[in-house]
Amino acid sequence: MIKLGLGLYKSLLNGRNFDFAKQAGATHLVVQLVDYIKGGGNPTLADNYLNGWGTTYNHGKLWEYDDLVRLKREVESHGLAWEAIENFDPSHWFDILLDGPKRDQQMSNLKYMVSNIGRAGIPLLGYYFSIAGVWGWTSKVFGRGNPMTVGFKAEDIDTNLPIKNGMVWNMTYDPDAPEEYLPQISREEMWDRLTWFLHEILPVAEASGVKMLAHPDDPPVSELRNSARLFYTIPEYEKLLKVSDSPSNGFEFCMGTLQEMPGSEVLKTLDKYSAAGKIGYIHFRNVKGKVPDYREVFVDEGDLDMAAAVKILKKNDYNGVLIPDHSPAMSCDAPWHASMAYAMGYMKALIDTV
Ligand SMILES: O=C(O)[C@@H](O)[C@@H](O)[C@H](O)[C@H](O)CO
Repeated sequence: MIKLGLGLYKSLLNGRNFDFAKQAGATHLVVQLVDYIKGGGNPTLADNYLNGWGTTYNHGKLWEYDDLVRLKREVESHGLAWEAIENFDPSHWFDILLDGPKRDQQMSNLKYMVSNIGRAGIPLLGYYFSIAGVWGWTSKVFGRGNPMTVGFKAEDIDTNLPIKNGMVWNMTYDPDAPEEYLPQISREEMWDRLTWFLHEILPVAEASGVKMLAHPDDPPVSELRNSARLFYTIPEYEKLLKVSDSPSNGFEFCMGTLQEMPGSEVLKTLDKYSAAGKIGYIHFRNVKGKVPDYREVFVDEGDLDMAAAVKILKKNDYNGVLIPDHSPAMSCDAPWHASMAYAMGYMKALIDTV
């Protein structure tokens, strides 16, 4: 059975939002434990692409079993199941991404956290293996009813802007790093780093009953800020499965990001990998346009046929979770909540009736 979920940012993890999720029809949560933009509820509304998503202060603060279980019990006390964690904190793995001196120590910390996640009974862990991270969006009024929404237009920004030392994954992990920039990072180097990471983490994930799910590049461009990106087309994304055939190696299937890729056939890909059991959970969102010029829109307003997607998932007996991920901000006092509730109502109706 297809399951409806909601993704919650760290700053939104409280009983009120758990009830909100349940009211909007969710049975499952995808939880982000990274402190994006301090105090802000929704990183998608960052209005200046030059600003990163903030500074992480979680060095050495690993995800402990007791803390995970405490949060899980709270989630469950609101009638929800904790399906997935989305994203590692950059402070936990910056030298794995950057191939730096703390790489091996950070890898043993990730293994420790993955085994805690498994022990706590959280089955899925989404990660995004990227140097520049989610970067390059601009906010604009666009679409039905003039909402503020994000998108990417290559000519609006300087895609070669170098990344400062002490930053990776669009967050600062070392505010005191010397004022220099990261060197160019090639595609071969990125694949080597990802391959090493997967060969290290997957055996632990398998033994712990956790699936590791890779998010595609957002925005899906081949290079950004002097670093190559791994998953910027569907054939490149599919190469993930060639690295390892472990049952713990799979996709965090972001329909929006895949739709943004030039020439992509998202529904065909969804069919293939939902049938193969390789999709852990789905970012069920929609866009208009493709790289080099696209914009995120309401779930029923974009280029992708979302009803056809649900039909495919039903045909393949998909039993994973769909979350809205992002949605344009609705004009009211609670723009994020309204936009999520709208998307989830639409999604629930599709799931119930298709
Ligand atoms: O939830 C969000 O707003 C974003 O952070 C994600 O969609 C992001 O693209 C993925 O988590 C990958 O990091």
